[in-house]
Amino acid sequence: MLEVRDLTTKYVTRYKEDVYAVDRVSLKIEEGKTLGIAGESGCGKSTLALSLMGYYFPPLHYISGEIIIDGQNITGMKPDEVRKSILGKEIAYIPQAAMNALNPTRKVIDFIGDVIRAHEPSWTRQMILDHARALFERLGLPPEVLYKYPVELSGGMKQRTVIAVAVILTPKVLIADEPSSALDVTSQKMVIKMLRDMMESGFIKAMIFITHELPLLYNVADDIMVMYAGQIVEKGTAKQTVFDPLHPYSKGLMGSILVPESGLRSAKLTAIPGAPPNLKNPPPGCRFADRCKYVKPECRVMSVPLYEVSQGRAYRCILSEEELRRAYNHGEQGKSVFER
Ligand SMILES: Nc1ncnc2c1ncn2[C@@H]1O[C@H](COP(=O)(O)OP(=O)(O)OP(=O)(O)O)[C@@H](O)[C@H]1O
Repeated sequence: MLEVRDLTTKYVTRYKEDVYAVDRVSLKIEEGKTLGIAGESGCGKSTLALSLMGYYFPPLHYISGEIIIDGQNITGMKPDEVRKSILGKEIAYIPQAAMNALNPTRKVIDFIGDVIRAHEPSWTRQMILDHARALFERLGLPPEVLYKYPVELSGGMKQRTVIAVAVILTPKVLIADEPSSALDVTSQKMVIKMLRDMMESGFIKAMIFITHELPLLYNVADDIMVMYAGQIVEKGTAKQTVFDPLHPYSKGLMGSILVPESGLRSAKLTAIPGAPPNLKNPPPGCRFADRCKYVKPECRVMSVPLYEVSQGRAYRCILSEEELRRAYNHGEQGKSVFER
């Protein structure tokens, strides 16, 4: 449904500095699957989302790579063409904190009208209304919401409404960027249920779910990709990435959260010391080297490729699977992996 090959993009700041936020990222999502993207703040998750929609506006610039949505190669399409024929129809994006960005002086139906008219200028108000009502019904939202102002909606309902507006043109792929992070637990569950229902009913064909909340990702995603400093450092099934991480950063990330799953309950909570590198001038070798307990001199000089262990399972480290597993077992018996 979605394939991205070696995508590299950068920001150019107003001081003409390059920020390499997405570096040679490849991914593939089959129909019916949800890909989770995890990683700490600033690792490039949102930039990847923007980049893979092919919608480039300064300061974001395309450098290289290919984007194929449902067999259609959109690489090199002009932004206007992408906006008209791809965004909302083939792929839709729910940006972070979108629910707080709604214009408070307009009703929900007006937002929907804007989206539809951008693609179907000939639609009448009645046609828009009928379409919106039918969609709200299908998504389990009360149609009265269409006539409400954002301020009249609870946080959870506002976010579900934002999702409904994003999918009003029934896109094939949906990218949800931290869709439930700012919500209370009950609203969070309802938002997740709505996204899941859309996937299960085939309304959406594939989803990318971005969050730094790993336990949530484990429950939502089929596969998980871990990003660090603009690069993929690990990918695999949700189970592999959470329960058997290979890359030292993924291992640290999994160790720094509380997961109420058996087997992880007794694990020691750890933190990853240090900070990610500056993406204006990333180091030539492994980007995680400065924070890695297992760093070797060669890690700092040689660029480390993503090593494919098996179909769909890969990690970016010069240590072998056996070496890493041995190191982790040793670490867990004594000190936690990232304790210095
Ligand atoms: N408009 C911009 N101009 C220059 N650099 C930017 C711009 N937006 C983001 N960046 C930089 O690009 C890198 C990736 O940022 P991005 O927002 O994609 O990370 P993220 O993983 O989504 O973080 P968060 O979870 O906090 O949203 C960061 O180093 C960030 O500082």
